[in-house]
Amino acid sequence: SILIMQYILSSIGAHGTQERTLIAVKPDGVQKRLVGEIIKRFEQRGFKLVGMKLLQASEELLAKHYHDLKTKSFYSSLIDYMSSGPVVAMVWEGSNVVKTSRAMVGETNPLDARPGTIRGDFSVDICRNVIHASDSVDGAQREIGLWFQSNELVDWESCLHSNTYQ
Ligand SMILES: Nc1ncnc2c1ncn2[C@@H]1O[C@H](COP(=O)(O)OP(=O)(O)OP(=O)(O)O)[C@@H](O)[C@H]1O
Ligand SMILES: Nc1nc2c(ncn2[C@@H]2O[C@H](COP(=O)(O)OP(=O)(O)O)[C@@H](O)[C@H]2O)c(=O)[nH]1
Ligand SMILES: [Mg+2]
Repeated sequence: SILIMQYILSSIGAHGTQERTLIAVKPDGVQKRLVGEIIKRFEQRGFKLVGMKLLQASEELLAKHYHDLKTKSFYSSLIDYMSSGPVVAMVWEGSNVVKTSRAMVGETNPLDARPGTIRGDFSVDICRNVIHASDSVDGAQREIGLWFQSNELVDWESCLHSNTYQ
């Protein structure tokens, strides 16, 4: 019955039921030319890209984004790091995309991140850990609202109109 439900929802094009997450390639990831590799991993996993831009993040945006870390000792170095160069911000959509992308990204400290994860394959330093991924569905909604205007997000459907690519 879950399958029937999914079929009905997909056939009426119920985009609102699909989870979305904010992924950002951090300045070190852009420097290391990892943007294509990261996009490739999310595409191959079957997620759908619905928003993307390259930008130099303002301190104001980063302060909102990392609001929860304001009292941490590393906060100012984190803001310096995140504003040290351009970031590629993306919104990816799909079933369980928030949790799955955290698994694809790996542990915060790259030394704890398993090989096969993005951090585990491309970083060794927690201060240069390549990528950001929202850590909850609510957090993702908040972060997407900070980084994107709603008219920058594109709803599109594969022409086969099925779960072929999911
Ligand atoms: N102990 C630390 N020393 C230095 N930098 C850290 C440390 N902990 C976290 N950071 C930096 O701050 C970021 C935010 O920490 P957080 O705990 O939110 O990790 P995360 O959720 O894995 O990362 P992100 O929010 O960027 O996806 C980390 O990605 C990392 O760049
Ligand atoms: N220097 C430093 N940076 C940290 C530390 N913890 C987190 N960060 C950075 O802050 C980012 C955001 O932290 P958090 O949201 O907790 O982890 P994430 O979601 O895995 O990125 C991390 O990705 C790191 O870049 C820390 O202990 N020291
Ligand atoms: Mg985090």
